[in-house]
Formats: sequence, structure tokens, C-alpha cells
Amino acid sequence: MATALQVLPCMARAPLRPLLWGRPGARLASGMALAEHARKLFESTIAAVLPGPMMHRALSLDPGSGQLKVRDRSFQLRQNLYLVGFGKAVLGMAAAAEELLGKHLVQGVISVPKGIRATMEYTGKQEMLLKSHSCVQVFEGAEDNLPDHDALRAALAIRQLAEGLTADDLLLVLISGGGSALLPAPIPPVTLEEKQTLTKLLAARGATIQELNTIRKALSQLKGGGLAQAAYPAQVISLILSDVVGDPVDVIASGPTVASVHNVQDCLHILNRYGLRAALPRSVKTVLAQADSDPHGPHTCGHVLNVIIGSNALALAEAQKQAEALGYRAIVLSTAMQGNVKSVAQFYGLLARVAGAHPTLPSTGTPVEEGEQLHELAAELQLPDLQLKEALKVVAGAEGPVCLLAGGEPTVQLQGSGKGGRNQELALRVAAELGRRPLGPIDVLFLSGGTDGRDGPTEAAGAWVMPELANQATAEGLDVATFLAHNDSHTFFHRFQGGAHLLYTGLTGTNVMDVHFLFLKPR
Ligand SMILES: Nc1ncnc2c1ncn2[C@@H]1O[C@H](COP(=O)(O)OP(=O)(O)OP(=O)(O)O)[C@@H](O)[C@H]1O
Ligand SMILES: O=C(O)[C@H](O)CO
Repeated sequence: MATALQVLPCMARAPLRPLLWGRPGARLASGMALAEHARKLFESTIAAVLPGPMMHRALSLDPGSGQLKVRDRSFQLRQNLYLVGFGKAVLGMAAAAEELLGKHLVQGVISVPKGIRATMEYTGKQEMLLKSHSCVQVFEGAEDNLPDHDALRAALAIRQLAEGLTADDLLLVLISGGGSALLPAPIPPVTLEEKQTLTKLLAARGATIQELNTIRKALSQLKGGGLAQAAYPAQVISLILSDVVGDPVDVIASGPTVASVHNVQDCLHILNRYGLRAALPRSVKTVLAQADSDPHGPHTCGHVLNVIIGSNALALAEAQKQAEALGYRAIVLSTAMQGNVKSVAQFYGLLARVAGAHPTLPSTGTPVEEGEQLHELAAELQLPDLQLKEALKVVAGAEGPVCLLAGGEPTVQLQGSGKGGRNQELALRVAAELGRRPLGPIDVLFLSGGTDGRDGPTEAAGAWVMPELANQATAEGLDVATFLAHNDSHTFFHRFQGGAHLLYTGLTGTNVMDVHFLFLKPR
């Protein structure tokens, strides 16, 4: 009731659009349509970045001559092809490589997430599976995206294969996000457990992926160019599916085929920043002390071709096409959504508010103020490719519904011990922002989903929300703020409306970061 009353003044100042609030039933129907569109769009976005199509785009083989073309480079195949891979998308990438290059393939080893083959079999995704008598050995490990002994065994098998190669051989390296956890080979005396603890602490304290992977590289035999070095003098082709903003090849999966440019000072700064330097285990200190005298020098990677074959930008380009096919004016806001999840949520909240209030802009002070806040926040977030003005122009000029698309990876600083993930936490925070004050005469839906299908250590890929959520939750006895304070977004969504707002895809077999969709539909 209070909400409806607060909305009225805003309606009175909105002369540019017909304001049809509709009966509650009609509003619900409109909400349902948005939710259906959101789910559809999420599914088709993921389908666009499945490994097979991207591998086929990057590679071609002339069956007569055995010439393999990768972008504008040619390589001669003559039963001299070896394959290694690690990452959440690597099973499907390996299956595509086997299909394309199988008769030249001598041997392979890949390290992929636990349970991924069973998931692909169960969901009938045959194209993601290797042949039954494949020469590629599969290791499954890194449950919950943490390095474990299975992943360590895989890393050692990969190292052994690489070290056995000669100058006549060609090593195809398949890399995707999640590769760091699936290729752990700590430099002794650092143990797997010590590395696991350190990376977990850094991640929980909000370290960026660049910072996290700088430390991982310094403590690893294979990261930071170590794998390329092990494979020398064989030629190395790395095909990389990017899950990092800006597609930096030295950061994705900690750059095992890219020489590291970081030194000990960089590592110590990072450890200092997160208050971890004082409590470092002796083994880590020992390895860092040795690091500068034994770098994986830049000269070690001249034999490598690193190629990005897919990214978040590709996924969003497809999402834009699909959204337009569903009848929305669509625009990609950014492929580099980074920063604290709280600020990112505030950004989307303000964006929806400014977009919703747009018709009232000339006649009221408040939305102008919010417009300024939005621009200030955008500047603070430092999103290099943000198309904010263009997006607001699209909203202003649109006759019908609009879909704003973005991708990236905000950071969560864990404070509570609840169960959640980046996407679910972002969605819940956006719901809280949207529910703070009434919006203009529009229906709004926000979706945040991880393209790998797993949001943090949960079974869900993400969640979708609408402005009514906070009030509806209160009516169900669920307090959004309390769940947020404990980083317990998954528990919240699991309980709220029987889990209806959760996105479940299962492991998708790909990984190009997260996608965010903001649907705005004038009433
Ligand atoms: N309870 C929680 N609430 C919110 N976020 C969480 C929670 N627990 C973990 N996270 C976040 O989940 C992230 C890890 O998620 P996930 O395992 O999906 O990794 P990822 O970053 O997608 O992995 P990769 O980049 O290696 O593919 C971390 O950023 C962590 O802060
Ligand atoms: O594996 C990793 O390091 C992250 O997914 C970034 O690529």
C-alpha cells in the first residue's frame, strides 16, 4: 500500500508515456513474460559461446596437405600433434579438436572439473565428449574451483607430456577459465594445501584475479610461462577461451604459455595489501626469495602462439541479437563490469531508476540528481568500455521495451559464512536497490548469471530479480539485508518463492565470465 502511494506523484509527473498500471494480474503476466525472456536470453547467450563453434572458427585443417591453419599462421601436421588442456570449457574444446585433427593426434592429457563428463552425458551433449577410445586422458578435479590432489595429478601428467616433446612436435594447449585451479603444481617446498589456503584467503579478501594470479604464477611450476618452458623446443599453439576482462593472455588461467613479467616486489605488495605478508608460511617465503634468480624469462616463449578464440564480448554480441529478435531495443553497456559488488549493484539500481524516470526528467529535480549520481558512480567504477550515454539515449528513444546487456566479474568481499556466489549476491543487492524507492512507470527485471553454470560453490548459475522482491520477501518472513550481511544469497533464493528466481543450467561446458541483463519495459 505504501509503495503504491509513493508511486503516485511520479506517475503524475510522467506525461510523455501512456501510463497503464494495469490490474495486479496484468502486471504479473507482464513480469512472467520478462522472466521467460530473461531465461531464454541467458540460455541462448551460453549456446553462442559453447566450445565447439569457437574451435571451428579458430582452426582449419587441409586434409590433403595436413596444413593446420590457426588464424593467419600455418603448421605442418604429420602425426606429431599432442594436446593438453585445463579449464572449465576444455572438455568440449578437446572434443572439437579431436574431431577436427584426430588422425594427427598422438596423445593428450586434460584437466577438467569434477563431474563434467557425467553432466554432459546426462544432458545428452555428445559433442562435448571425447570418443570412447580417445588418446586423450581425462582427469577430473578441483571440486568447487579449488586445487586438489586430483588436479595436482593432472598437472604432473601434463608436465610429463610436455617435457617429453621434441623440436618436431606441435603441442596444442587448450586453456579456459578455471584453469588455475585445475593446473596446480606448486614449486617445492610449497605444498598444495599451503597454496590452496593462500589463494582462498586472497580471494575472500577481495583480491582481483590479476593479483591472485600474480601470486599463483610466482608459486607454480607451470603457470606464468612454465608450461611453455617445459614443452620447449616443441612449437606451442595455445587456444584460449577468455574469462577475464580485457582478455589478457598472461592472466587467464595464470598464463601457462605466457612469460611472467612480475617480480617478487609485485608479489609482496599484493600480500601486504591483503594483510597476508606477516603470516606467510616459510615455504612461500623461500620460493619467493628464489623467484628473481630463477624467472620463467621472456625468452622462453618465442615458440608459442597464443590465440583468444572466445570471450564475453562474443557472448554479449549474440545476446544483443537474440534480445532484438525477442522485440527489445538492445545495447551492450560494458564487457568489463568489475569492482565491488555493492557499487555494481548501486550502479544498476540507479540506472533502472534513471531509465524509469526518464519521461519525468524535464519537470523534476530528483531524477536529475540520480542521473548525476549514476555518472559519478560510473566514473568511480572505471569501466573502460562503458556505453552509458548511448544506453540512456536508447532508453530515451525507445518506443517499447529495452534490454541493457553487460558482462564481467564483480568482486565480493566475503564477510559472512553463508552460501552464495557473485551473481546471486549481485542480483539480491540489485533487488534491494530497486526496492528502496518506487521506480517510474516501467517493469524492471535484472538477471545475473555465470556462463559456466556454477555461481561460487553453489549448484545455481545465478538469479533474477524484480523491484517487488524485497517486499515479497518480507511477507515470506525473509529479510534481504540479513541474508546479504552473511553473504547468504543462495540460501535466500533457495527459500524465496520456492527457489523460483534461481537460474539452473548445470555445468554448461563453457566459461566467459558473467552476464548481466537489465530489462526495462514501459507499462
Ligand atoms: N557466500 C558467497 N557469497 C558471494 N560470493 C561468494 C560466496 N562464496 C564464494 N563467493 C565468490 O565466488 C567466487 C568464486 O566463484 P566461482 O567458483 O564461480 O569462480 P570463478 O571466479 O567463476 O572461477 P573462474 O574464474 O576460475 O572460472 C569468488 O569470487 C568468491 O568471492
Ligand atoms: O583460472 C583462472 O585463473 C581464472 O578463471 C581466470 O582465468
